[in-house]
This record gives sequence, structure tokens and C-alpha cells, in this order.
Amino acid sequence: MAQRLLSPSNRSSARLAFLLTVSLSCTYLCYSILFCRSTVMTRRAYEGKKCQQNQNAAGKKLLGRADVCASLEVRTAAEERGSGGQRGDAASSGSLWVDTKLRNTSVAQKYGNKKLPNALIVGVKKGGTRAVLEFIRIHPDVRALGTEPHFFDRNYDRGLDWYRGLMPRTLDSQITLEKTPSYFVTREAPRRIASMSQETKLIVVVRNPVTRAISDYTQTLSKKPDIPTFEDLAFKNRSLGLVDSVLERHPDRNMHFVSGERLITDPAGEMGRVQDFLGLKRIISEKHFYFNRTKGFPCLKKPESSSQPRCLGKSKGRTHVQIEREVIEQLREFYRPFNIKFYETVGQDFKWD
Ligand SMILES: Nc1ncnc2c1ncn2[C@@H]1O[C@H](COP(=O)(O)OS(=O)(=O)O)[C@@H](OP(=O)(O)O)[C@H]1O
Repeated sequence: MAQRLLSPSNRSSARLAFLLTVSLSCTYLCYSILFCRSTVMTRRAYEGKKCQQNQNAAGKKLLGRADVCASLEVRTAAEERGSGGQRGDAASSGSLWVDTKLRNTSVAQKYGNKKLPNALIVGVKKGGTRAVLEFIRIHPDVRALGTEPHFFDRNYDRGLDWYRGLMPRTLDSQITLEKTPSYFVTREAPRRIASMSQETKLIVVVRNPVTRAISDYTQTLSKKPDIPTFEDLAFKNRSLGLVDSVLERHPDRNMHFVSGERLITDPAGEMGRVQDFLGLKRIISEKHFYFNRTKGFPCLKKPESSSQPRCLGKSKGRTHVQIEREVIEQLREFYRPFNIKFYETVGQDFKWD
């Protein structure tokens, strides 16, 4: 009816307008299909978004996607570290390594598995074991148990499943670590550790035995004020701890000695060697430490659990009880032959004399 009312020239104009509208619509549709998805949302971002959505989905569905999401996150973290390296160790600067650590930790907590530890800090008591644990756990590829599980000494009867259950969730690309200094003085520990795995890497933080003994005595005295005098207790240790028997069972390369003294004067240097030993990329460096004058020790600019600088607790770096000079001299003489034997055994001079 409308067509009949239009003049022939108007009718051809209307047809032209209709054709133009259709062709414009088709062009827009094709453009959207071809380009829109790749420009508005890159594949990575798209996958990431899908992961986020799936995290909210029901448990079973989420398990099915877990490996994809986890590997996506780890790949992204690794890429960031890689590109940081090109920018001159920028991986460890600013917020990048903190972001990577936080991301890896949260991904590990969601998608990781509980694994038996790949590495143990086995001693020595008062050597600086807590410092090594707190320093190494800021590495994005390390997951560490904060408390001491005492598995190879007090809790061995509970079995490996119990031990595994204590561990933090860890991704395949990360290593699991725990510290219990008393393993070093537990006769059965080397055999038990070797029977779990010959591959377990052992870290021993060593310290001048005279200072270590005074530190140990200071701590014990703070808990039990009526213990015998230092002199009565100090001259009883006649062994190299478990170094001999551990070395018998563990290949040399699976044991690393950290100098407790250098850990204080050059934490980045000592931690560099720890990272090498654990097969980790050197990420922890000078940039992660500052010297806290009040504490009198190096502290972390950004520890694992926080973005605020933090020093170790009050029980680390305590003022030692006063021991008579003469007793200290006697103790130095007492330890001298053991020190020499120790240097020979491990092939390193810790310069305690
Ligand atoms: N950065 C930093 N901050 C604080 N303290 C540090 C640090 N690095 C090493 N140390 C030394 O660590 C000593 C405590 O050793 P451990 O952690 O092995 O003690 S424990 O066996 O777990 O109780 C502790 O011994 P004391 O000084 O005798 O308290 C410290 O000397």
C-alpha cells in the first residue's frame, strides 16, 4: 500500500537506503566477529577470567579446571620473572617479586598439593635457622612450614602421612621446606631422613660453637632459671653433631652449610648460595634486606606474610649472659680441634679461631 503511494524515484531511494542499512549491518557484524574478541580481551586475560569464574563454581567443576588455572598463573609469574631479568634483575625489585610471591602463594594454597619436604634446615640450634627459613620463604618458588614439626625426632611414630599433612600446599614448580634444629642432635635422624628420600636436601646453619653455646645457655636460662652454671654444662659436647653420619648417608651435594656469622654480616651473599644449592633462581638479593640499628641485625624489607618491613622476634638476637673471659678462653681451646676436624670434613673454613 505504502509502496503504491510512493513515486518511482522515491521507491528507488528507499530501496537504496534499505540496501545500505543491510550492508552496514553485515560489515559491523563481520568486524565484531573478527577483531573484537582479540582486542577487547586477549586470550590470556580471557583464560584468567574463566579461571576466576570457575573458582566460584561448584567444587567438582573447579577441580577439573584447577590444573589449567594453576599453570596459567605460574606461567605468568615465570614470564614476569623472565622479563624482569632482562631489565637487570628487576624481578627482585619493587613490588614485582612481592606480587609474584603473593600470587604463587595464593595459587599454591588453592591448587597445590601437600608434599613431603624436598629440603630441611636440620640445625644447629641457635645457629640462625629461623633467619634462613624466614629469608628463603620470600622466594616465589618456596613454600615453608612456619612451625617446627619435630618429625624425625619426637613425632616419627606418627608416620609420613601425618608429616605430609602438616606441610603447606605446594605447586609442582615449588619446593617444600621445614626447619627443626634438633634433627642435628638426634641420632636416628640421618637414617630416618634417608629412608624418606636420599634426595632430600639438608641445610645446616653453623655458628662459632662458643657463641652458640652461650646463646643456647642464655635461652635455656630464660626458661629455667635454676639450671647448673654455664661452666658445668659447656664442656660436655664432644662430637661433630651428626655431620659424619649424615654425610655417610647423603651424597655431599645434598648438604649445604650456611655460616651463621656471614648470615648476619652478608645475608644476601649467604642466601644467594642457599638459592643455588636448592636449585632456585637467585631472586633474594641485597634489595630484600636492610640493617635495623635498633635490632642490630639485618631485617626483611617485605617478609612473606606482609608488605611491611619486619625483623625476627625478641628471642632472636638476645643479649647474652655474661660469661667470665677465662671460661670463654678455655672453651675456645676446647673446641679448637673439633673446629679443625669440622672444617676438614666439610671442606670449608668458617674462621672461628
Ligand atoms: N637477621 C637476624 N635477626 C635475628 N637473629 C639472627 C639473624 N640472623 C641470624 N640470627 C641469629 O639467629 C640466632 C637464633 O638462631 P635460631 O633461629 O637457629 O634459634 S633456634 O634454635 O631456632 O632457637 C640468634 O642468636 P642470639 O643472638 O644468640 O639470640 C641470632 O644471632
